[in-house]
Amino acid sequence: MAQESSQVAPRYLTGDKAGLREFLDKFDVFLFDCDGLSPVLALSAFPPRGVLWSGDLLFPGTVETLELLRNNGKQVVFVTNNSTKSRADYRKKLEGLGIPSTVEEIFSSSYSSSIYISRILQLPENKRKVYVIGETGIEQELRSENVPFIGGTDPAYRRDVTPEDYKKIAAGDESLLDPEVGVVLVGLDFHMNYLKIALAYHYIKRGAVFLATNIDSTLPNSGTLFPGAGSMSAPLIMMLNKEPVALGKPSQAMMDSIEGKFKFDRSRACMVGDRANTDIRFGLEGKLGGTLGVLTGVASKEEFVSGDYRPHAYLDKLSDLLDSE
Ligand SMILES: O=C(O)[C@H](O)[C@H](O)COP(=O)(O)O
Ligand SMILES: [Mg+2]
Repeated sequence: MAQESSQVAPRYLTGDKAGLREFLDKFDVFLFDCDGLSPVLALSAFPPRGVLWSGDLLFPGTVETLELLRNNGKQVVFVTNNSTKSRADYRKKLEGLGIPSTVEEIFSSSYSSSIYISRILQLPENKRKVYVIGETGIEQELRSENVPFIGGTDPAYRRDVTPEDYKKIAAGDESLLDPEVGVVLVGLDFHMNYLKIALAYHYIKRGAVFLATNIDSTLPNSGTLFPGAGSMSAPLIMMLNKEPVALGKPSQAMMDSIEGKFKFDRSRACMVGDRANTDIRFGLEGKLGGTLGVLTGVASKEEFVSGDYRPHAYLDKLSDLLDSE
């Protein structure tokens, strides 16, 4: 909600050594958004987008900035809405980019959704299966919580709808509609199709809980935007006239689990991100002491300065924090 936003103009900290120092001193914990996907042409016509990296391109100064924070005793947590990866995948990615991290420091929307399903939802014994729209990250995290699932990357769902399918779905045929499905979980799916939407719709109509890993409308890639996870649940929202419970930023269910795990003082924590309506909103509605926007990602300066979700401060790029030294 816009009224949750900081109505004060955010402080521009690039090049402001004293301001940077003062800002950093206020916090013990930094929650970092990370992503930005493959900048195929990043160095030419399309600028890379992200916070720490864009695709396989690590932004200069990222490692040093994280090191600076750690050397000053700050706890670092990586919080990503990208459900296509698991925490283990993310750790590998961070390691590959030269960023030291542990799986424990990573919070992904795939993980957040899995713990919500296994530890919060009270599903009847015969309705414990999850129908997944999404990629391997979700599957890995569901497995780690021992949650049974169908769909996901199963090639059987990557096909056109046949005339028989319509009849079988209408008749509730168990070869297409598994009676044990009690949850539909929708994340970013690079193989989205009509069959997957139809099955998800019918599971929810039959009583399954409607969940989304996250509701980002778009996904940054190659310096521009592509359909995001929210665009996967959009057709279902339209069909059902019903919103899913979303488990990624800005959902406070995710903030509560992060706080539960790291036991931090919210007033001494700062969310760093590039998107106003997920990252910054997440920090504002979570009543964190600070939010820091970076201009290397989705949001423009105008959005940070006068949009609905304004960070407390913003920088041209993350590594500007190095000027605090
Ligand atoms: O559509 C999506 O899933 C998101 O755009 C994307 O994955 C965001 O990831 P984040 O910036 O939170 O790391
Ligand atoms: Mg981002």
